[in-house]
Amino acid sequence: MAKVLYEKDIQKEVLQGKKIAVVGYGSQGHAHALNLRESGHEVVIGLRPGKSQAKAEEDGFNVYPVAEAVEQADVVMILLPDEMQQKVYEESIKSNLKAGNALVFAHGFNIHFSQIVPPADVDVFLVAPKGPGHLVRRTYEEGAGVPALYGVYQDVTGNAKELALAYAQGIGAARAGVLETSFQEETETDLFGEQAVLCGGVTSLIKSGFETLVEAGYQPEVAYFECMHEMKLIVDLLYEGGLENMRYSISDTAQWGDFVSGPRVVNEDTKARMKDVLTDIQDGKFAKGWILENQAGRPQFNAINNQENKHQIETVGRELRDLMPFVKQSVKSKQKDVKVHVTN
Ligand SMILES: NC(=O)C1=CN([C@@H]2O[C@H](COP(=O)(O)OP(=O)(O)OC[C@H]3O[C@@H](n4cnc5c(N)ncnc54)[C@H](OP(=O)(O)O)[C@@H]3O)[C@@H](O)[C@H]2O)C=CC1
Ligand SMILES: CC[C@](O)(C(C)=O)C(=O)O
Repeated sequence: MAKVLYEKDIQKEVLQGKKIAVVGYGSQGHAHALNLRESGHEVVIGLRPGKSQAKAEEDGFNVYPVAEAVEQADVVMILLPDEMQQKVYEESIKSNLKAGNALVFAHGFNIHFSQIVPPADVDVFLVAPKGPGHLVRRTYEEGAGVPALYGVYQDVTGNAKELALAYAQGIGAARAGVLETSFQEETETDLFGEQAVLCGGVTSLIKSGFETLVEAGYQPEVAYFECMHEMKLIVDLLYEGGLENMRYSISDTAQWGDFVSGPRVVNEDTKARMKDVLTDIQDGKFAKGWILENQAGRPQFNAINNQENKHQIETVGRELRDLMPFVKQSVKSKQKDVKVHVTN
């Protein structure tokens, strides 16, 4: 079994006395900054003027333009959207890095696909939480954590691995487990997971189930409870105790249906499509498409996002969730903003 590291395996002191600039204060940025500060580290925030700046100031941080935050820091964590990182790096980060600094990422995209080429005299590593930023924060506050991967791309100080581990400890990941990876493995597995399984796979499965029931004449509210709401309850059982735990709690009728009908829906054909998705990630086709989509101002991203927000499962879901005040909304904005990012 791969070696999973926990609090007891990590020298926290290596990060003590180092100033950390967290660049970006979105999903991951706010979680890293708050968790690191509460773990005893010195954190400043690098941002442009705007919504995130106001939030970071409200949370008591000193916020600077990106160049000034980087200039005063020893460790620079880039938590900007992947598609913005190259531009901000070239304009504000590169010339303010000093020899012996650490340049850190939460996802390997820009290094692995050569969008950012770092100078030879800084450490470069990643600490990639395996969970959404809002949960990185929430679990830390609850005394728990989200597991993370760490990987070293460049080690000039001889200390990059220890720094990466101490950073992972600072955000709470060592409470859940920290595992070594490479930039290539993190980038390819993360993109695959979010496309084929966690985000793309699950949303397509849920929508197909909902549409099948509604098209057959069943009430949309019934279809919503069956295919969307109950998904969280079932996934909680999987998270807590694997397939066995979920199957312990469901009826034997459901378990028999799981065995005989599940593989009729998700089967070798599905796996072949998953392999296609993985190939597009591995050979750079997905990355190229995403970079070009951003350079064009995201026409396809925004069109699909608008369509998705109008899907019946969303309109019905909004009404039903309003009637269930106990359903906690961890992400405050109800719909993801339509963003226009032009990156060149
Ligand atoms: N979301 C997640 O849970 C996960 C993300 N990651 C990785 O973490 C990184 C950050 O992603 P995520 O947290 O989702 O990003 P978000 O989109 O949530 O946040 C991005 C932040 O960057 C700021 N920003 C955007 N453009 C600029 C700019 N030009 N100059 C200065 N600040 C800017 C935004 O501020 P403003 O309000 O001004 O727009 C915002 O604070 C990515 O590499 C991603 O792959 C890794 C694991 C999970
Ligand atoms: C599953 C999506 C994710 O990879 C994540 C939260 O880990 C992301 O990049 O947002």
